[in-house]
Amino acid sequence: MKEGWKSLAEYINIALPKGRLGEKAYDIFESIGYGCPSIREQNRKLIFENEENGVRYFWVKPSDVAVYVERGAADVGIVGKDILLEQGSDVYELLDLGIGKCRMAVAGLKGTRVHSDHTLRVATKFPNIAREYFRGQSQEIEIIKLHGSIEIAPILNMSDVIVDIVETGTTLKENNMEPLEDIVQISARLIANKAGYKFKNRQIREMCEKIAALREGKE
Ligand SMILES: Nc1ncnc2c1ncn2[C@@H]1O[C@H](COP(=O)(O)OP(=O)(O)OP(=O)(O)O)[C@@H](O)[C@H]1O
Ligand SMILES: O=P(O)(O)OC[C@H]1O[C@H](OP(=O)(O)OP(=O)(O)O)[C@H](O)[C@@H]1O
Repeated sequence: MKEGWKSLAEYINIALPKGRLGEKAYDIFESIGYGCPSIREQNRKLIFENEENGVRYFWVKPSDVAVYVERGAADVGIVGKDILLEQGSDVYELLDLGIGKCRMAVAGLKGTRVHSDHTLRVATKFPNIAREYFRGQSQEIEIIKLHGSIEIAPILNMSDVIVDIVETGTTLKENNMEPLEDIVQISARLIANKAGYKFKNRQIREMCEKIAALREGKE
């Protein structure tokens, strides 16, 4: 093996979320020396590796990142806190990366009252977060599970409110809705498989330290 090149067992396997977080997530790894130039090519490949840097990247759906990491198919991954809360993933949360910042909120058509004696119909992609929140408020709810375009539900009177991500508030505003109650602040996290963190402790800690230093340099 060439000097400095890694054996397969030493590879760090990284699950990256496709979509809005993906590029920013990869940029972080590239900035700290874990680049894999072929990943920038526009193609349909899902696995990229750089033998020299000892890294292998997988592009997966954002909501699947924690599954790959929990099962050890990936050693580390980048995932929104919303997904971790919703899935209750059994992984180590190593760093808040300060990207993908938004909040989880209850929202509805302007003037909607959240609390009443009636069962509140809640449309959401995040049933566990919604249930937990309204349990804490002693508000009876019925969950309507959707996978996107959640804001439509109250407009069509299919739900009374939604529980969804709000960033700029534009989607709510343009659909005549408003945030009613904030539930939790969200940002992207670096997570690690629990066993992998033990076996590849030196490499993963080194990676964390470099990311933390990068973040400090930017603040
Ligand atoms: N409008 C937003 N602004 C900032 N961050 C967001 C926003 N929407 C989602 N996020 C964050 O980015 C992560 C990925 O969101 P994205 O929209 O790319 O995936 P998705 O389509 O929800 O995922 P999936 O296809 O797996 O359901 C979310 O888990 C959340 O943490
Ligand atoms: O406050 P804003 O800046 O408008 O962002 C919030 C919107 O972003 C997300 O939707 P996404 O674009 O992921 O589409 P989706 O409907 O498929 O979830 C989220 O579900 C909101 O609809």
